[in-house]
Amino acid sequence: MNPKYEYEQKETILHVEHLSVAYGNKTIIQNINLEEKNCYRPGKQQGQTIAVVGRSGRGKSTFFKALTGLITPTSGNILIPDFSKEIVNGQQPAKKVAEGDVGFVDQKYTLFRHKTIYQALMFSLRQSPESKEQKHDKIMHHLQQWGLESAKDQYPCELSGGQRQRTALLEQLLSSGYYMVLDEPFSGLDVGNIANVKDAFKLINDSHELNTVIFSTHDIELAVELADSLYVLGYDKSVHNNNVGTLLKHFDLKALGLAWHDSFTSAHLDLVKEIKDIMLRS
Ligand SMILES: Nc1ncnc2c1ncn2[C@@H]1O[C@H](COP(=O)(O)OP(=O)(O)OP(=O)(O)O)[C@@H](O)[C@H]1O
Repeated sequence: MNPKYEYEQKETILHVEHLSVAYGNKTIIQNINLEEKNCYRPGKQQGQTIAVVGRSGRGKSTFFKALTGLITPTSGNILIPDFSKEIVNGQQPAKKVAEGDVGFVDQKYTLFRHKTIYQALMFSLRQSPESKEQKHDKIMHHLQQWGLESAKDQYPCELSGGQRQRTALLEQLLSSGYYMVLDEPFSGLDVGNIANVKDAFKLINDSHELNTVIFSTHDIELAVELADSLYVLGYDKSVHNNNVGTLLKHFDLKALGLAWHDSFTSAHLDLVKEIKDIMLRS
């Protein structure tokens, strides 16, 4: 195998078991199961990119709110590694995800109106045990890496769309010790800003091996281009006679040899078609 595509999977970073979520009496998603493991590539430090696609209203945002602990599941568990505990028999003990553990960026890239970029990033680090000087150095390093240094004292209303997106992503990156969830981060963006967000994904992934990005999109080509693991969420008409979202299919693009390519091949296009066919039936 080309060494560029070699990888090894190790410890579990996210385990979703029999997850169901209802609003009142209405079940929105049901029996969602998935397990994602940390992936190591020779000579690289890299997080993963996981895409969730599905037709409108199938429950992607609901699933994401559960993944970030913003809503409580009706049943089932979302487990993440508990880094406060010692490793037992080679395994990091797991804990249930709680609000604040995981970064969440909504499609509007919401920012604090009354904080400058620098103040907002300092606020993101409020739980960190680091000293003020260490926090300052960390923020300045990231601002420089993300091309935001000159805008550090500006307020959200003074920022361009691209600067807002990068600030919102950076805020969550600094406050989260786990994966980050991005609900439709490419929605309504022009080609330039799509490229900016794609670059930001890379910066997040490369900053630490645990920095996994989980995102949803209606752009299936983009999902296949970026993801190394992809889930299709939709209605399984053969199982539920009412409309309840569940995971219909998982594509492990690493195992399929389709992850980390510089350009789209005919195999990528075939996968796009297969995903769209599943979605049309869901
Ligand atoms: N707070 C809520 N209370 C009641 N029903 C809700 C609530 N939020 C979402 N829903 C319903 O849950 C279903 C799934 O919505 P959700 O936003 O999770 O779907 P989605 O797949 O993200 O859709 P889209 O792709 O259009 O953003 C919809 O029928 C929606 O009306």
